[in-house]
Amino acid sequence: MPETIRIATRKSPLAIWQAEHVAAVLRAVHDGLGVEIIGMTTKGDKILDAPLAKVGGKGLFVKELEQGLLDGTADIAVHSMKDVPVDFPAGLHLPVILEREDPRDAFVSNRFARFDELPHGARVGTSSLRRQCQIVSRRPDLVIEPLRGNVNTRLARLDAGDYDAIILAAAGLMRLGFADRIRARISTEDSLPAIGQGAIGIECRDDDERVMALIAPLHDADTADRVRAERAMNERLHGGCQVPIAGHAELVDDVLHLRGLVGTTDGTRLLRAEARAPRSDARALGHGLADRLLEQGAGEILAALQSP
Ligand SMILES: NCc1[nH]cc(CCC(=O)O)c1CC(=O)O
Repeated sequence: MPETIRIATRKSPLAIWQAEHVAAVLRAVHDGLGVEIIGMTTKGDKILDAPLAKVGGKGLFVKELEQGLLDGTADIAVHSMKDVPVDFPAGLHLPVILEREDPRDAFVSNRFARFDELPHGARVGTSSLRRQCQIVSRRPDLVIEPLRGNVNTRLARLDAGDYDAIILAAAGLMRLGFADRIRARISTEDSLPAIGQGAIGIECRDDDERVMALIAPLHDADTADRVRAERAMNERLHGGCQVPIAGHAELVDDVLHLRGLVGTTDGTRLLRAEARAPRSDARALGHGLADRLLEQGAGEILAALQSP
């Protein structure tokens, strides 16, 4: 009987693209492998009228996929690493991370070519507290307005005239064939990316040797070490994905360089830290960086967000 693997994914166009990408690479490395894609709806996909920061809870975009793995409906789940909580349910793990796409945020507008061109009071669409705090710290005059929904929905709202500009991950736009909508890639100095941004991960049951062997060739060790350092920082900060935390690691000659940021949503306080360590110390690097942010008061900023 020919071997098969079943992939659980969300049904947004970006998630489907990512699942199909993994399917294509799996078929390319394993001759004759049967691959089936199973679309699932998550809580995060259903609640579209409220900012995610208010909906609360971690893993809004992954829980249903994980349930599918645990009950045997699917063999692997393909995720944007940005949306994956630090902790996994018992019985599951995430052994494979694919090579990272451009991790930067992108400036998208039909009227302006760059942030600096936005006039006083311009409306910028984003529901990311991380993007919001970095934007308003530089440009307190800009008006941040909520913008949720999948990438296609967000572009449609920009085109309808609801915003002067919107900010999206460059990776999602490129994957969906919207690279031409990117007016400028925002430097990581101006907008430190989200932890895991631009990387795709594959989760599976932690005792499933057959599946682990099938997906192992897709792993990119450089990306994985970078994302490990970033996620360790989040682990120590107890941050979910809906908090004003940014973290980004780069790798040069086997040395990881990690930068982290925690901010208030009004941009009046931005705490920053950076540190380097050999790639073998990725987790310790992330924990140490989080400790430096906590010493500066990150705990108080994050606690203030939690209270209603
Ligand atoms: N929060 C949704 C989400 N999750 C991953 C991406 C982009 C792709 C990636 O980072 O790999 C996006 C859209 C966006 O932020 O523009």
